[in-house]
Amino acid sequence: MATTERLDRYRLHEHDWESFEALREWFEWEVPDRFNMAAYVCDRWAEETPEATALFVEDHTTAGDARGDGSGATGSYTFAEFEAEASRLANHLAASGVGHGDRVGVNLPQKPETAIAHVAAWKLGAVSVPLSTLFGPDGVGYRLADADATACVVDESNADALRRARDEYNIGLGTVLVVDGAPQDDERAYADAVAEQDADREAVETDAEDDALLIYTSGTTGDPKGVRHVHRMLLGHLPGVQTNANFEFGEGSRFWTPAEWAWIASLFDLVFPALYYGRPVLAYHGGEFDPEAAFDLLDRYDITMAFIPPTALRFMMQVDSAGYDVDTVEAIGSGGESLGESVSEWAEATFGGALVHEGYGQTEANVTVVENGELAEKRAGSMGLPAPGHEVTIVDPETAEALPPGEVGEIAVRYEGDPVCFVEYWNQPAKTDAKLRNGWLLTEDLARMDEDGYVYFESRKDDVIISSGYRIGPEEIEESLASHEAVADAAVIGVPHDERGEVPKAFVRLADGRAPSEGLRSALMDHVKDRLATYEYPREVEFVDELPRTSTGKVRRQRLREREGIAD
Ligand SMILES: Nc1ncnc2c1ncn2[C@@H]1O[C@H](COP(=O)(O)OP(=O)(O)OP(=O)(O)O)[C@@H](O)[C@H]1O
Repeated sequence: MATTERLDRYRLHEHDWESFEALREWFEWEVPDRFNMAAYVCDRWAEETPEATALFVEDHTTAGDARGDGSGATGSYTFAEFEAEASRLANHLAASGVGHGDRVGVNLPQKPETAIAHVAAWKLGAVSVPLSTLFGPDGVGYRLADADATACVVDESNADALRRARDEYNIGLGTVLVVDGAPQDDERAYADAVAEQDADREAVETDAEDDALLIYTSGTTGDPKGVRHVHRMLLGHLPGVQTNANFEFGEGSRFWTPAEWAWIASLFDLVFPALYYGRPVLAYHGGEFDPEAAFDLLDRYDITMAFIPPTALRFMMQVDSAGYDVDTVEAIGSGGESLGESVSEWAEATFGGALVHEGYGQTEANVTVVENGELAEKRAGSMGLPAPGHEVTIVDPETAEALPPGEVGEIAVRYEGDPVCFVEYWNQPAKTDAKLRNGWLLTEDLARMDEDGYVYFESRKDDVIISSGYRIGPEEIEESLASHEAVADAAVIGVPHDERGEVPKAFVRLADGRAPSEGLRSALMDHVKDRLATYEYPREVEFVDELPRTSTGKVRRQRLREREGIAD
């Protein structure tokens, strides 16, 4: 097996931490020359704790029911079973010609095969390419063609989209395996393909700098970019994830996220860190996000740590949770967009005693700013402090020079020696050059930092609204609107205005049972005016049935600008 050293610096849960500062001072990176993620999240546990559970599985879709008794299929995989299945798939892929550095698409929902497919690719030294099942033919086609993938594992729910993508895009896929569905043409059924293989294949020795993951940005601001990550990136996540999760990775811990296993935050803030520590993760496949089901799962599986994005928490706020016992939940991590005080307060009250922590990151450099309410006070409006091991500062967006505390500028991460940072954008050297300047990875997000290092998110560089010379972040207005009882969801953009240059315009989805009216429109404007600066209230409010969001739940303000005819 590829060597697996103990790497003590990442076992943060074995310590009693007194302060965030002490932890930050103590922590230093420990990246071995040879490091293969598959050896650490799978193979080692198959040897050390083969009977421990790696995955709990619950599937409520048609495919799940077909395997079960009509009430959905449930089951689990021990680490020994997880490893055996990953070995079988790796053997099939190897027999089909997949080798070191080749790209393997993973277009699956939350199913055991998703984690298995990533691990199988890494065992071979190949590169996994996570793909959302919400992508249609263009989403899948664009990414697989761009990645020049040689194989893809797809779920029956997305097999048709992949078929159309193969017709319409120039994708040289030699191998397509269909999970839980009928294969067509040159495709094969996943189950048949793995059944005929040996359950024995060790992870190859890889360099920590070898490619492991080609993951696409959410595409919130334009065409998604392929982000090249190498094996060390998992280690780069661990201190931030551990801190955010309040070190809840000890024995008895159980993990779940409702976020699709195609996004960096679900895969590397939860799934693979949990498996790195030999702890089980729930793979729940139930179709669209259902807030009641979320409470039910937290209750039935005695989940101790969950990563729940703000959008999902906002949906959970709308249901009555009184009948669910969620006392096992010790920590909730959230992020990907601003969490907001009202959601955070609600979550802390609902999950009595649980710590709710916002984290900040992006596909290129994830979990670099974190909260930990036990080690450092939370500060209103802040996402927390630079995570252990990461140097984060605010720079002038023009010069990439550091700015003094209190000034708004661009969040920057020192990338040299930081294992969480990406290598480059795939086939986009000009974009990489613009992203890495003066030793800093520029996040394209605006924020300020106080004297003590707390980071306060303002907005994405592209979303900032300039009204009468004031710079306004849409998130603050959205948060203010969301705190009104009639509002379920809100998004804000800047629209042109003769005198002021731009003014904020809000798109509002009302809570169930509330109807649009002129009275409500002005009540919402007054609500924001009361709470924020007068120049910040939305001069226009449009009621909508739905807001455009990415597959990761982020609001696509660019789409709203397009609708208004003001996109760049
Ligand atoms: N806690 C947070 N608060 C506010 N925004 C956040 C937070 N965490 C992440 N974000 C936002 O999400 C972004 C990272 O998202 P991701 O890497 O998934 O792709 P994207 O930036 O949405 O896509 P694209 O680059 O294609 O537009 C961050 O740069 C930031 O704008």
